[in-house]
Amino acid sequence: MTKPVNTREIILGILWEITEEERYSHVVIRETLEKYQYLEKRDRAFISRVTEGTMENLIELDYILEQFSTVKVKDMKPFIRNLLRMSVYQLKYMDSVPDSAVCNEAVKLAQKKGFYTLKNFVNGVLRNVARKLDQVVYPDKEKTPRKYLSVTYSMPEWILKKWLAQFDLQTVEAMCQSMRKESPTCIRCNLSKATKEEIIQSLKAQHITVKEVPYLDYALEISDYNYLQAIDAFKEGLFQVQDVSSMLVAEIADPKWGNYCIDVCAAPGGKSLHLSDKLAGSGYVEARDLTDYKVELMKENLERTKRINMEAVKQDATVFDENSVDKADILLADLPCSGLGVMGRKPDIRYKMTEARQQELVKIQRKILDTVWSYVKVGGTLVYSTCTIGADENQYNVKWFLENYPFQLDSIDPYICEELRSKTTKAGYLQLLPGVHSSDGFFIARLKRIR
Ligand SMILES: C[S@@+](CC[C@H](N)C(=O)[O-])C[C@H]1O[C@@H](n2cnc3c(N)ncnc32)[C@H](O)[C@@H]1O
Repeated sequence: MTKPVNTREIILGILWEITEEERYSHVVIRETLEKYQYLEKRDRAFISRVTEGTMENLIELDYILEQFSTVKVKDMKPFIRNLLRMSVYQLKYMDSVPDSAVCNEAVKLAQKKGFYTLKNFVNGVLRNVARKLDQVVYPDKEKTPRKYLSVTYSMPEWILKKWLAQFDLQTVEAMCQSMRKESPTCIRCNLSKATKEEIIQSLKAQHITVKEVPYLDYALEISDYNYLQAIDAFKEGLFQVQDVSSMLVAEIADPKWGNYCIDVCAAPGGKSLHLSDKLAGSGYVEARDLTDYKVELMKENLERTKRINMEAVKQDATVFDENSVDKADILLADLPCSGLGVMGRKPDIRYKMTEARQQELVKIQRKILDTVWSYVKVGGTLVYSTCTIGADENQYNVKWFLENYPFQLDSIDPYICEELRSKTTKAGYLQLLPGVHSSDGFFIARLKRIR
């Protein structure tokens, strides 16, 4: 007989891996649910909901805890900190769980894990929170807007400080709000393989719900499916999962029949595959990435989509490759970045990224640009993109690049729909903002080599 499991103990295990071992929540949750496949659907749903909810609301939960605890959250033992966080999440957001059960289970778990001396502390804090939750005073939006946004949307203040220096309060709030909503699965039709109508027909035959997506005609949103590998159209390589913002990169690169393309940071291959699809069997796409693992990921995609004009190659973009000089009609530099634009899909990015790490990334981005710029033919195009929001990794990098290398910005208006056109797109770049645009946060600049 299988030993009975304690779902809250499982949740604490997941939270430990995320907060103490720097792992991503979507990965740890997926692995854990795979391990506990035999659990009732209700228990599995409880595990996902409490873990995801605790991570999404971490800053708010800590703010609440600090009002009732004599010990600062950062000074608590990691196990107790996570136990209190997940318990406060249930008290605040889950009416279906009685307060007494939340408190009792937390005390039992503290004891079980050997924190016998802290059981009264856990009990006292949680019973106080349960009694006085509606008396918690939240930061004032007018007087302390940054603190207000940080606690309300659990967004670190360093990120908000940068965003508020660039956008108004309303825009930043819309971004934060949007990042709390579940992001839909967006797919790109491989038009060189099948028409959009054929792909929709195949999806609908499997009772998958399909919706149109703004900005690009061949982008669709899908829902009501179990998993990707069971979808016929996916197995046949007729579509790629890709956000519409990311599709705009190849759209803006606009490859022409026979073009040679190099994607210097390409895995898992979304944009390279898109270029290859647009080239419809002509030209060539060299999709490069750093490790064997990443190259393997691209090869799987290549096999599934049966591409003949694309190859996955291991190549460090910070190491100069003499053979590539003046070779590329199009070079994609979709560089490693802080990922703040995709927090709707990976909520814990906000806690893992720090200002210091972001500055390190800026250095890497510049090092890669400095290494690869000369691979672009004179007259050729370099598309610089990141899935992040903020001037450091985007506009300032473009400005630095233009000051140091023989390139100029090229208007992207001819390649995008009317709805996305603005002063900056005319100048040569686009910053997509979740909550303002119907997409992830993304930055794309089109640069032409002039000598
Ligand atoms: C934003 S992701 C690329 C996403 C990809 N363009 C797509 O559309 O699927 C950045 C990629 O850069 C890769 N990378 C990081 N440092 C690199 C380096 N020095 N050389 C090559 N690739 C690198 C990472 O492995 C990661 O796959």
